[in-house]
Amino acid sequence: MTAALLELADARLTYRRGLARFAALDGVSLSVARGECVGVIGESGSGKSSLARVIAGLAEGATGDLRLSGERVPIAPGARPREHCRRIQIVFQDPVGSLNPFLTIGAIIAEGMAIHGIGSRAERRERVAELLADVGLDPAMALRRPHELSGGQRQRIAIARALAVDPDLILLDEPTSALDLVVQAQILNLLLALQAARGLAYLFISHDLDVVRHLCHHVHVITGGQIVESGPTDDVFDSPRHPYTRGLIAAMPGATR
Ligand SMILES: Nc1ncnc2c1ncn2[C@@H]1O[C@H](COP(=O)(O)OP(=O)(O)OP(=O)(O)O)[C@@H](O)[C@H]1O
Repeated sequence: MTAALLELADARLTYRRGLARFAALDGVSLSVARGECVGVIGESGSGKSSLARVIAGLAEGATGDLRLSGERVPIAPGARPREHCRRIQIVFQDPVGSLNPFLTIGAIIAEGMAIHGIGSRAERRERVAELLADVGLDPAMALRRPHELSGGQRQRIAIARALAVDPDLILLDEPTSALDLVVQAQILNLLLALQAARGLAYLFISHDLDVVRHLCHHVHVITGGQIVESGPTDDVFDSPRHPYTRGLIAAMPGATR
């Protein structure tokens, strides 16, 4: 049997709360196959972003076993080989805070390529123009800075930046929550098109159950830092087994259950 693209086992992350410690992730395990979209749903504070941060190697003090194509990946920030960092990219919810305001769009997109030694300077410039076109933006935008762009355009830049290093998996942490509905739909369609064109895998974290249902093949339901239900998306939405999942689905706008 071939190994899944990503396998995470028994991920734990605690934060200090006064003198006590609080478990943001309490033994989370999941896997993502190549080209698959896996959703993670749960209410605010359930541990979704903590999970993305652990997988991205951004969570100090996290423990667990993480594997990429069967190969062990260090979970601690700073311990991860560059190649593993390249293969797992992350797109955050807030397209303002996640882009360096002092750099041009071209420099933002090219930065990761330079870090990972991809192409010459001229090749990177050319690649930036291609990536901007791939995410539906004018290549001339490379000369502008983040504050000159709309929220949707910024999120397209964050996606282009992730794509620039040719990842296998993109962690999407509420990538459309800060956007209005029309722009949300455009970004989701873009993500779907990119996935089909490049065989990308996504771990899609969202409050928005409709979006998860539309996009994801598998879904995990998380509460209190633990996964309480997992399965093919339609099965989980059509016949939720855990009371927490039932409550979450019943609270969806337009839910009939
Ligand atoms: N840096 C931190 N220090 C202390 N506690 C934290 C920290 N970051 C997150 N937490 C706590 O850990 C828990 C999980 O947070 P997390 O951000 O993973 O939740 P979430 O499901 O992504 O929430 P949201 O949907 O609101 O983004 C929450 O109770 C949160 O208050």
